[in-house]
Amino acid sequence: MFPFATCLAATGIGRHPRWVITVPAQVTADPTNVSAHSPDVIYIRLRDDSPTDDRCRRRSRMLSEGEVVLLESVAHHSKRLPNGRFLTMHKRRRKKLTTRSLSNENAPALLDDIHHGQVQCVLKHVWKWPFNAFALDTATGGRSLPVLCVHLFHWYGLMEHFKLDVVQVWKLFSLIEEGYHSTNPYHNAIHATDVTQAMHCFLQEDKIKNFLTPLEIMASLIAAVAHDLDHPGVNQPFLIATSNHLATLYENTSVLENHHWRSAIGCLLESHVAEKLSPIRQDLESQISSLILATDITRQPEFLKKFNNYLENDELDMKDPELRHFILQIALKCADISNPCRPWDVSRKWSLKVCDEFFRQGDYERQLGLPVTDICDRYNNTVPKIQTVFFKFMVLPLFNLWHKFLDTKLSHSMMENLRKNQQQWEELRERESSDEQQLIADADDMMLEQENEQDTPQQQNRRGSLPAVVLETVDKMGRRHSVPLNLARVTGHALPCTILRRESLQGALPSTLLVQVENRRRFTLGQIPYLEEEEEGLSISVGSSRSSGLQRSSDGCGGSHMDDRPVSAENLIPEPSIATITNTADASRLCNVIHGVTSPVLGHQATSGCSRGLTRQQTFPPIQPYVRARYLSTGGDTAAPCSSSSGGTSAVSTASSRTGSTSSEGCPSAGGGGGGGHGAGGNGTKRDSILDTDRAFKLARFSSNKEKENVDPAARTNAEIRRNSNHVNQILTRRRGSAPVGNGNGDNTGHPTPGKGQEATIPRRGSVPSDFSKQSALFKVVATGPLSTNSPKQGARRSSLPYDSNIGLSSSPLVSPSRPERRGSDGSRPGSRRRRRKSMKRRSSGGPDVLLSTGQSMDSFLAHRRGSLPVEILATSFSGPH
Ligand SMILES: Nc1ncnc2c1ncn2[C@@H]1O[C@@H]2COP(=O)(O)O[C@H]2[C@H]1O
Ligand SMILES: [Zn+2]
Repeated sequence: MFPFATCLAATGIGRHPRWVITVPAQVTADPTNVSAHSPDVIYIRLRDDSPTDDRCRRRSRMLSEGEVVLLESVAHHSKRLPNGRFLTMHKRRRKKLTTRSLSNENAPALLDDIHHGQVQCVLKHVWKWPFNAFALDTATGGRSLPVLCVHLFHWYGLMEHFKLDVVQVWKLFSLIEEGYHSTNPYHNAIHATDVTQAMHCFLQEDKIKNFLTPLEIMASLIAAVAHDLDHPGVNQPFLIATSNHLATLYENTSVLENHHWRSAIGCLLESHVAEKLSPIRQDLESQISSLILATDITRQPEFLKKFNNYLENDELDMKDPELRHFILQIALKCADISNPCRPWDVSRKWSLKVCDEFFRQGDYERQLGLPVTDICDRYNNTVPKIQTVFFKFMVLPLFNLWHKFLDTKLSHSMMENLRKNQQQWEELRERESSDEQQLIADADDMMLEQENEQDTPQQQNRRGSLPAVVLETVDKMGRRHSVPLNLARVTGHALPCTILRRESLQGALPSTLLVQVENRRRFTLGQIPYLEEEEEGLSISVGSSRSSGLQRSSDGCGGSHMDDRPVSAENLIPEPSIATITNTADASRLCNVIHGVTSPVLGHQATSGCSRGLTRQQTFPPIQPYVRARYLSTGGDTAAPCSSSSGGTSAVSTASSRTGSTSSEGCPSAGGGGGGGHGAGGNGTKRDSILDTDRAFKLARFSSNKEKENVDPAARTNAEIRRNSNHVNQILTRRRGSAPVGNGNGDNTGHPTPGKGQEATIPRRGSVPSDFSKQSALFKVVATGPLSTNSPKQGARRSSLPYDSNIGLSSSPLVSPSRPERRGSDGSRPGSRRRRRKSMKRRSSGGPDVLLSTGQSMDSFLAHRRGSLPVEILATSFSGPH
């Protein structure tokens, strides 16, 4: 038997490889029979003809036939194995993983191909809270997920208890790892590792551990590691807004979570671990699904309320399996948002990553002409703002209760970290806003000075003669002053605003001004610790001058660049994923299949026969050919749900052919979907090479969709006129449609729940499908909040209106008056004209800053809140402090 703890370190494979086992001198035991937990690690080095000593030769003769098959298999399939030099996560992930490359069924799989000392060292501390998933990921060469999970399965004795095959278990976690998108900044396998480790910590708590059954432990670990499986990097509202087939499939309810748990079951089946667990399989799947479904963050208020009731009535009897399960649900929810409770350096990194992902989504939305979700708008939001809101309204309420329940050293330490981290973000936020205010003030001074000097009649005339379209554009944009000042150098999106400023001033001034402001800003931001560190390709910051990969590729004016890029969801997502599928024909077919064999809610489907096919429905054929092969393999099953598919090449070809058909099916009536078959490759460059005809087709289709759904009916004619002449205007016009559906129903209660009959009368805005508002009452409540304070006219003009056009500036409690009154450069008090200008410039973005700057009540927040925050944030905000 090949020892589990074997470390394979190939240092290069020559033409005539020879197997050599090197054993530390002090090891006297039979090297082929070393325990997995033995500190004496055996290193097997695959070498070329370099000289070896006799002892090694003698050892090499001890290899059994099976071991030789294994090693030959590795030699055959691997050009170069990890050799101790750590690759970055992305590079490492793209490499063929040793375990997966073993195709010879007879060969014992290589179970532990990364067993370096560093890994051991990190795993040794895996029960401790100050865990750094990034460190484990580095140490394992990007394989933290299976390494951690296999370790935990051993540690909990699950392998022995359920008589599991270690090869299959390794395969299970490799499949899960592969199901995560390494291109997601946040929702990737490292997040899964992090959450699993947090869950492990919670399972160690006396109040929990003493009551758990092995089944519950296993369900908890699998649920934790698979809870975001195949996450597309965008949230549910995005999937709904883009009419993604998954949203249809799951009826806009816990869309992602449903997909995650079903994908997890798919991995259990594909790895054959499920077969080993047949007696308990139904129970296991049921627990996994219910645990993962609990991570739907929009359900947080429901869980908090229940948890609070249990705690207050002291009802949490852990001997009761139902209550135990509830605690496991809460534990997983806590684990999922536990990053704010990690030590600052780790926590901060997670914060940056999650915001990066939000901002990327905002970029997609912008490119698609969808309403930009507030929290995802890199021009209107900042990391500290997002963090302070998230900490306060999402993390604290949950962890307060969790701490109340546990009340242990662990919970104290988490709360302490949370408090400190929150303080850090608040300080950063304060610093950022005072810097920003100072900058704006200085910029205003400079502009006014220039204007005073040069405000001649000609100047006035120049301003007056600005082309109407520019003025209109700026007017529609409405939020120009909340755009970071350095935006002009980022993309073209803010250019209209900049153009106006330039137009209204003398030619030389704006560039001077912008340069000065930019320099100043850069300097100021340089002082902020979270911007100092080099993040791997991170492009988020307060008014970041860098943009996401997407934006990098669309340099220059975003509007005009739209000409060069196909405009459709599938072309905006960096990696093909479930979010790229918008083919409703396939969706309804899938829906039939799914609902034919599973219950719609928890989906505790019959776990026999069809479940394999059923699960495979959840991973769809990619629209584009550069999808990861693993997920291509599931495509063929769409048409044949009960057949078991084979992975590998044949699966790829099946999926590729399906891709083609999907593309052709994705005719205008399908409302999306196209894009397949445009060469191989996985990034924007490849995408840019799309055929012109296809691009034209897509643009046309997009335009027609937009006309149907995405444009304020009142603005449609104008949009049509401008579409061909000015894409910037086109984008802005679309942005106007960012109101949540139902915004204009005039319901002043703040709790509009339009019935089915009413729906037709509600002016449709935005691209949000009509069923969007149906599925989330919370969203509706918050989204329509502004109606309670705004006039009907404003109601029709959703909350992306600048704040100061909704309510009087002077009386606004939300406009921060903190900046001291400034004097002009001549020492005079600023005149009323100037004051007005400044106020207008310093509009609230309507984002979380509104919430945080005033300490206002939740009701007042909801009243003023615009509706574009993602549901998850709003849900908790709405639920208020518990
Ligand atoms: N530090 C954070 N800041 C803001 N949002 C977060 C943070 N951590 C987690 N989240 C959000 O909370 C969600 C919890 O479920 P998910 O992991 O699916 O997606 C997560 C993010 O959307
Ligand atoms: Zn998660």
